[in-house]
Amino acid sequence: MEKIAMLGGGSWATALVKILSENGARVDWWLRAKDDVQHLLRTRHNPRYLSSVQFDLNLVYPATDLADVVEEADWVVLAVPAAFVQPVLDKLDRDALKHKKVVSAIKGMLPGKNQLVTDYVAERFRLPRTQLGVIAGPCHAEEVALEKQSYLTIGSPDAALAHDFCELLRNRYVRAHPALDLDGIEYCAVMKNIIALTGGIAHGVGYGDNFLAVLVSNAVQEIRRFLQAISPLARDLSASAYLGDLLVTAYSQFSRNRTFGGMVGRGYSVKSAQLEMNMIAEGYYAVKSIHEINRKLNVHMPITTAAYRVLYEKVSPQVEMELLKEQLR
Ligand SMILES: NC(=O)C1=CN([C@@H]2O[C@H](COP(=O)(O)OP(=O)(O)OC[C@H]3O[C@@H](n4cnc5c(N)ncnc54)[C@H](O)[C@@H]3O)[C@@H](O)[C@H]2O)C=CC1
Ligand SMILES: O=C(CO)COP(=O)(O)O
Repeated sequence: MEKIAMLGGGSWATALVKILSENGARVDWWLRAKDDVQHLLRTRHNPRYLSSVQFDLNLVYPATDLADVVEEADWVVLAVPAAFVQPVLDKLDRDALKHKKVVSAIKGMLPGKNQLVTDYVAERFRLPRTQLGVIAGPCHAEEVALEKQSYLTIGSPDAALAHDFCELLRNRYVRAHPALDLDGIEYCAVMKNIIALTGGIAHGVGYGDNFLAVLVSNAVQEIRRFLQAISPLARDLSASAYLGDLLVTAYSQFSRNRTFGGMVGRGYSVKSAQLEMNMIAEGYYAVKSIHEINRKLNVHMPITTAAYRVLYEKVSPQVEMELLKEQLR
């Protein structure tokens, strides 16, 4: 039996525990809050996220001791928001992940460091990239809870790792495919949040579907330019790990980033929009990271720049969308 350590108590971790455990894997599940672990052990439900999902406690072992959770695992899946990766993983010994395969389900970068999660893990735990992977693709946790047909892509430079993790995920409603482009997939997962957030701002200000379609088309070009500058490779951005994820995040009712942007567009301050949502919109932090990385690369990125100016320079969303509309084709 495969042994998986899941790190994170949010919606995506909860959805992944459902998929993996229902396929017969043992999942040691690290959650921060003792109360949530107690609740899970008592009722078999996560009290905070996807609380309709019931877990089989013969396969799912919720706990708060991180080192214990990781110790016996073959696979470690990271599913805390990017801002908490460093504080959480720094609690582990540098050799704790030595012989393990580490898969990041996170669609964000380490704020402050402006580093991809897999780059940070490789550096901190001295792991070769062939021990690393990412879970990508258009897939909202809420639809996993409802068992709606979904597609995931596992990116890793090690084809066998990607293939094996796909096997752990595949079920009646989840299809999973391997891919080799770890960096491109991870960067794209970060950037699509920025685009969805900006789409939300535009919608909040009063722009409609016509504008959003143009914004998303221009976003594909913006993402392509950035990826070519930071990680040049012939890649097909129309694949679902890239374009599919951009589309679902820009259009879905479940998108945290789109919802957050919508609130900002309607006049909420960043703080009040964050407080109103019980969930994390990674795009807010990603805007700053990508904008700062791009100071060196100098790629033409009008959408990211517009989002940066609204979120970090307090330019009015109306004014910024007026400027952005002149730059889209
Ligand atoms: N929700 C989804 O459908 C999907 C989410 N993701 C990604 O998964 C990652 C996790 O996001 P979600 O599960 O959506 O989170 P969420 O927004 O549902 O929940 C917030 C999470 O943050 C955790 N948290 C809050 N303060 C913390 C702290 N100080 N230390 C550690 N954890 C803390 C909470 O325990 C909870 O797990 C993100 O990078 C997100 O982009 C990726 C694909 C789908
Ligand atoms: O990445 C996601 C779906 O594929 C989740 O996006 P949101 O964080 O905007 O909800």
